[in-house]
Amino acid sequence: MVANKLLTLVFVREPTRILLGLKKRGFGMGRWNGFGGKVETGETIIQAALRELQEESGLKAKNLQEVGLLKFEFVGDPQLLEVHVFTSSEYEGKPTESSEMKPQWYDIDSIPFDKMWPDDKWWFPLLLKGSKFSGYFLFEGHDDVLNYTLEEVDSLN
Ligand SMILES: Nc1[nH]c(=O)nc2c1ncn2[C@H]1C[C@H](O)[C@@H](COP(=O)(O)OP(=O)(O)OP(=O)(O)O)O1
Ligand SMILES: [Mg+2]
Ligand SMILES: [Mg+2]
Repeated sequence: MVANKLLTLVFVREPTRILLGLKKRGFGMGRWNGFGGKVETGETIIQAALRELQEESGLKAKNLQEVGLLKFEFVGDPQLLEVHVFTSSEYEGKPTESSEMKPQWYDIDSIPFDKMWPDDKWWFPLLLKGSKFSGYFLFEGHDDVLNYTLEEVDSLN
């Protein structure tokens, strides 16, 4: 048994646009995504979500809501990634480039799915319409999804 690796992912959104960041280093480098990272020892998942958003974008989320739970398995790796996805429609601060992320607003009609993780095109529509969702994706390498499950849920617990 290998414990899941806990990660956070936060999307700041307004009625017609959403803030993405181009990841400049590390896991997922070169892809547009929300802001987030590893949950550290002694920290709750929500604390990690707030901290990672602030570190990577300069923003303070004011009404963080957990909207999704995504599990990722990679062929040949026993460790599952467990990504807790949040949105926040209210925030303080101005998006600021960090060593990890270059932030940019995207109109919700022009999300750059071809430059994002391949799973995003399946669950993003649920996030955008305000649903909660739960999914599992089996990857081979970082580009190919061999199979997946995805469902809308009433509650994440
Ligand atoms: N398949 C996938 N689809 C997706 O949309 N986001 C994914 C994903 N797999 C991982 N992520 C996200 C979760 C998390 O926000 C990020 C990975 O964490 P990071 O490498 O950014 O961790 P940290 O920000 O803690 O980095 P360090 O400070 O360098 O350790 O990528
Ligand atoms: Mg990160
Ligand atoms: Mg981190």
